[in-house]
Amino acid sequence: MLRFHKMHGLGNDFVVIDAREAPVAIDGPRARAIADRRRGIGCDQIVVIEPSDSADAKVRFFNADGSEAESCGNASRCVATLIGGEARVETLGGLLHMSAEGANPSVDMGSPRFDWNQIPIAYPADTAAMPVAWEELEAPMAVNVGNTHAVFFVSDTDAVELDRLGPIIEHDPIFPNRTNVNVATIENPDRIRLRVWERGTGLTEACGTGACATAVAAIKQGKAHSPVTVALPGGELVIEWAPGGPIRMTGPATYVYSGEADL
Ligand SMILES: N[C@H](CCC[C@H](N)C(=O)O)C(=O)O
Repeated sequence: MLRFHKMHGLGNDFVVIDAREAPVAIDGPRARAIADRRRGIGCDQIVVIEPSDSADAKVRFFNADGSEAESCGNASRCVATLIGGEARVETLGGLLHMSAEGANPSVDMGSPRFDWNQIPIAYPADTAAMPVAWEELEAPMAVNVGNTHAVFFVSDTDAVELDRLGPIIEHDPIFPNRTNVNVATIENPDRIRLRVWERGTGLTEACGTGACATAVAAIKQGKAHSPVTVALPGGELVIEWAPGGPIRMTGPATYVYSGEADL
C-alpha cells in the first residue's frame, strides 16, 4: 500500500512519498501509473523523500512520463514544508537549502550554469541567444538550474501555441536530455509573465525551475531587476539572483490531503 501526501505549488501538483522511515521503490512505470489522472492518483510530478548520509534528506523527482528530473522548484518548497525549519537536501541537480520559516517557503536553488555542455546542448553555441528558431520562437537563452531550460522572450506569451510548439522543442535533438520550454513576456523590470511546457509532463500551472531560469535570463540580459516577480498561470513566485550567486525562490506550498493507494 502506497502512502502519500497530495500537495501543489501554484497548481503544479505532486504526489509526495515520505520514504525516510521505510524505503519505497519507485521507477518509471510506477511513476507513470501514480501520475495517471484517470487510472492513478494524478499529478504533474512524483516526489520521493529518502534518508541521506550527507544531508538532511535526499529527494528524487519523477515527471508524469516516468522520466527522472534533476530538480523541481515547486516540489522543493513542498518538501521544505513537510520537513520544516531549515534543511539541506540533496537532489540529482545538487544540494538545495530549504527554509519553511516565514509566510512562504524559500529554496536556495543553487547557482545557474550557462556553458553549452552544462545545459547541455548538442554542440558548442552561444547559449545567451542560441542560433535556432521554431516558427516565431527564436534565439532562446539556455540555462541549467539543476535541470535544462530554454527561455524565449516574446511580446505576448498567450499568443504562443505552446501546446503545439512545446513538444517539438522539448524533443529537438539539439537538447540531448530534452528541455523545459519557457515563453516569457517582460511586463516591466520587476515583473515577468511566464508560461511553461515542462519536459516529461507538458503544460503546467506553474514551474519553479522555469521561473528561476527565466528570471536569471532576464536579469543577465538587463531586462529585469532582482528580486523579480514571475507571474505564472497558477500564481506568482519571487526570484532573487545576483550574477555569480545562488538563485533564491520564494512562494506558496499547499498541502491538500494524505492518502493511500494500491499502486
Ligand atoms: N519537468 C521538469 C521537472 C519539474 C519542474 C517543475 N515542476 C518545477 O517546479 O521546477 C524537468 O523535467 O526538468
